[in-house]
Amino acid sequence: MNTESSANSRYNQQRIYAECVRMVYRNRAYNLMGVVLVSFVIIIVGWTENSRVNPVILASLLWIYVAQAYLTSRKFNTSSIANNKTPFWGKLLYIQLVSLAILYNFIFMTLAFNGVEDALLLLLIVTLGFTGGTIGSYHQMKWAPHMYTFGAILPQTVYYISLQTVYGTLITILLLCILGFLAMVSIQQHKSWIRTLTLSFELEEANKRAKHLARIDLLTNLYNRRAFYELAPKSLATCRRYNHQACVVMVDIDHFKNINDNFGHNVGDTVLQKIASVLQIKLRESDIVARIGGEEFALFLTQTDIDSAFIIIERLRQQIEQLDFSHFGIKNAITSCFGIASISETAESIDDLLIKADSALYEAKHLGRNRTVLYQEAEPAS
Ligand SMILES: Nc1nc2c(ncn2[C@@H]2O[C@H](COP(=O)(O)OP(=O)(O)OP(=O)(O)O)[C@@H](O)[C@H]2O)c(=O)[nH]1
Repeated sequence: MNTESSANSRYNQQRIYAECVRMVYRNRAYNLMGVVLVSFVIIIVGWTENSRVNPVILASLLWIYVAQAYLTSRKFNTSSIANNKTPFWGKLLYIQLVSLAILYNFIFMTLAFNGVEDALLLLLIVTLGFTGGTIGSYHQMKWAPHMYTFGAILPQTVYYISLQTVYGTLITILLLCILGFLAMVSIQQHKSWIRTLTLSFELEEANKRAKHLARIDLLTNLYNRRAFYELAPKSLATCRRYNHQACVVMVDIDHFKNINDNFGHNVGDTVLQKIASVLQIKLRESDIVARIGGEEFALFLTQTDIDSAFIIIERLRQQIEQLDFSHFGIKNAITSCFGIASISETAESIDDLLIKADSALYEAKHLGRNRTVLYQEAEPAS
């Protein structure tokens, strides 16, 4: 695996983990409603069976749990998941789940030892119900359901084994079997969730790559014609809205056919790449640089008036002329022509501007090549 792909998979793993934690926090609302429900069961059972401990005090322990869980969920939802604190939130959730399970054990065992006969049966029901619930809503995080189960089962197992009765042993075995089965279900659900998530991330990235490739000229890495026609109208509209100047430039390499014919297509390709990189590097990021035909390039220069455009383009033309291709056997300088058209008051389209820039380019060719020509509107006939 090369460095880039291992960095990508690390990035994806972090993204997957962050998404899992996010889903679990989002699902927690249902779990908290269940906790509130159990707290009322505790009050009703405690009262009707004359518990020696005030059941409201026991129920209020669950309300405190719900309040802190609600507040941490709220805090989580308002803090940025991308701030590298995801592992902290994941661990916090594990701690909360173990605490909830132990709290249930504590509350129901307290009731059981204080006159509520059915409290242990209720504890079993709550343990199984909540284990199922955590698998349903928390399986996105591998250990979350197991954390809850572990916290719930440990005190009960210790209690039933300490009874040293057949009943106690049977209950323990049954509990362990059911929870073991639920743990296996949870592992399967977690695996299939991760598979789905991974596939959806891969699909998203493949889509992004495909979109990128559809807009890029593979030889020069510049935008292609399609991308130019997609981006330039947007830039044009922005310039018009803010009353900015802008220019469209057509570029054509002089006698390029001769380079191909005399030195081969591969050399021709390298010349195109070198010229493309001069255009790309020397212009601003906000400008659009595209290869729109074989040896033709189109530029959209934002916030640039025609005089500045002329200076910038002349500099480019000279830099292209100075490129050294002697190691390919090309002795003479490779030159190029530029036609510049500036946006005007009229609502002309990118096509109109390209036609104007192209006619200036044609003029440059006509005047002997290796030059820059500005498009001039024809004088109206008097
Ligand atoms: N190496 C290479 N050549 C290309 C590519 N695309 C187009 N060409 C060549 O570019 C040449 C363009 O030639 P012409 O349109 O006659 O223009 P020119 O020779 O540059 O002459 P002027 O523009 O009049 O100065 C043709 O020979 C095409 O085969 C490409 O991707 N790679």
